Amino acid sequence: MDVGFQTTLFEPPARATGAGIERRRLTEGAWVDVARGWLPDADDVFATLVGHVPWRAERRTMYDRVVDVPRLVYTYMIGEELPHPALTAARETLSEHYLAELGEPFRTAGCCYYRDGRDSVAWHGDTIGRGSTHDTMVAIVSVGDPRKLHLRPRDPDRREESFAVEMGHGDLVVMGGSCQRTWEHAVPKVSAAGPRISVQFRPFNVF
Ligand SMILES: O=C(O)CCC(=O)C(=O)O
Ligand SMILES: [Fe+2]
Repeated sequence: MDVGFQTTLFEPPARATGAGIERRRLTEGAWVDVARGWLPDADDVFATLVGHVPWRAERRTMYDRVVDVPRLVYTYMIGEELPHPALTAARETLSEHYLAELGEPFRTAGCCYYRDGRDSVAWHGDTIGRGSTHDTMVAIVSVGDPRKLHLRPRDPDRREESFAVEMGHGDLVVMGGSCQRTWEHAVPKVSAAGPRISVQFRPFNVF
């Protein structure tokens, strides 16, 4: 009998854990948690997301014009199956790890595809729904080329506190506390970058 084969066959798939998550506390009750190389099967997750997510070009009405938002998007709503088991497992792990602090599970998964360095997202907080008035969390898993998540206080007089977190292949970055309403974040354009996909897990009624 080939014992090696048997071992591989019955080994459960690698699973992300709460280990290795480090917190940086920001002003006004905001914080950011980071864990490097956190997501198992990141190569496979990236390939699956590129090929299987029904990507949509986002259009947004600004004043009298409809403009293209430079990235592709798709949001898995509550009850929709995620396209890769590592993402389903990641959401469960995050829900368990943060339950005491968040008081509820992560429910939706917003996906963003930054095709190259020209794709980006402008300064904003995720303030549609409850994030505008209550503490909440947005947990981001990144796959593909690294991009930087820039953060700055909403208060223009405190902009010297601004900083950036690199989001590399398989990395986890969680924004928590008051981060969505007292701080803003952005993924600016860069002169050169390969494709990157971001999966943002959010609780009910946070967008
Ligand atoms: O690309 C990211 O990881 C951040 C995306 C983001 O901030 C958003 O979609 O609200
Ligand atoms: Fe955001």
